[in-house]
Amino acid sequence: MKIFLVGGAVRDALLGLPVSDRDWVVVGATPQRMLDQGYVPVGKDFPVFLHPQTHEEYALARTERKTAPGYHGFVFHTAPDVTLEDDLARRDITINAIATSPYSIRANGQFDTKSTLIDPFHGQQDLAAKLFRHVSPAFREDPVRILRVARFAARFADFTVAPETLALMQQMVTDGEVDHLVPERIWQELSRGLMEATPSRMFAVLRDCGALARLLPEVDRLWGVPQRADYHPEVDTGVHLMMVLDMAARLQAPLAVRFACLCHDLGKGNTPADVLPRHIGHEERSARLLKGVCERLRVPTECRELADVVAREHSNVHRSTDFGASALVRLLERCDALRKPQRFADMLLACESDARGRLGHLDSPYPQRPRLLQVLAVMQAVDTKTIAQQAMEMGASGPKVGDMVHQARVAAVQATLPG
Ligand SMILES: Nc1ccn([C@@H]2O[C@H](COP(=O)(O)OP(=O)(O)OP(=O)(O)O)[C@@H](O)[C@H]2O)c(=O)n1
Ligand SMILES: [Mg+2]
Repeated sequence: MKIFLVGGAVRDALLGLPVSDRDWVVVGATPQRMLDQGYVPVGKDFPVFLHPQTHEEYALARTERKTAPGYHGFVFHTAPDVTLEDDLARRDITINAIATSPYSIRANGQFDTKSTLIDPFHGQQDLAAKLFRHVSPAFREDPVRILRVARFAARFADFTVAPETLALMQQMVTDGEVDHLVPERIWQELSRGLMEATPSRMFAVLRDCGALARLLPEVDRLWGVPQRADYHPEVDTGVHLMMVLDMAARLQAPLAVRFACLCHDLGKGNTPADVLPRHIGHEERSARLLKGVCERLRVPTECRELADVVAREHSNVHRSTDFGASALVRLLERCDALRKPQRFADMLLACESDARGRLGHLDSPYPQRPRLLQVLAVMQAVDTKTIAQQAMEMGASGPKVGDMVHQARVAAVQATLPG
């Protein structure tokens, strides 16, 4: 039985990047031998085990045969006679199909020697040429790989998809392969890609192969939709969206913010033609389309709720520079900022990404963010308890009490505004 390091750890070490998780492949073993040595099986039918001490993943060398479209239709063939080369041949892309002996990587991630690399599909050449190239026709067996290639493009932004791999991905999309993916797998890859340094690259690849139109038609539709050049020098809504996502990444925004950015302008995709390039009421339409996306992909609640408030209120946040005290307080009340201050802060980060994700504005200031945080602090400092108590002593009813609290907040904010 022989053990090799494979996949991301080898790739990242060759790129001089820190190695985080390590995947291992085991050749010449049986499930029983793994169990005998104390390895813990991951699933019932999956030939993957966890090391008893390190808990790293050890997969038996395997070949896969597809039985049905989509992610579920797998059977594994794993046997002691499956070679390392057999196993590497069924992996996704060449830069992920390089193996090495476990002793060739030092603790600091550097290679001792390159002579121990096993690279039958020339992954090192593709690393040097910065190419994502599929290893073999077996790429087809798992349509999630289309999303993986797109996600790797978001991480390694200077890499491109090899023409023959793009053609294969296009063919898979045409054959309906991405239509059978389960929502959890789509969301897992999309959310990871959103968290990479250049999320726009993921969408560029998905668009190029036609997968975006199948997975997120609401987003795909935004290319070719014009916006007012005075607000949006880049004009095209799809181009704007990509700039917003990369700005969110530059601002190191968390996932919920990046997802909110992705969905904030969906409503511009169905603006009536006679209204263009203006987008009156797109905020409401974005919120409605967002609901459909979230149900389809089973987007987690935190992401969904932030995206909803950002879709509805981003234009108001941009305009808030012209707001008086009353309009400011109403904006923050609509955003539920007092009860959800962190979500409100996240919302402002999404709005800043939106404002600066425009041609010529990448380094523009966004004073709305600090100002509205300041307004929130002023509102938080209002002693609502005492006001409510006094109101009730005066015999005021529920709605009237709420009104007096609101008025006290407006007065407090008013006092901080320049004369
Ligand atoms: N659909 C998939 C998933 C994984 N793999 C193979 O399994 C390895 C490990 O998978 P994973 O940990 O998901 O990806 P990494 O390449 O290690 O990337 P990351 O840095 O994101 O962990 C990959 O390198 C690839 O060889 C594959 O061929 N097809
Ligand atoms: Mg990995």
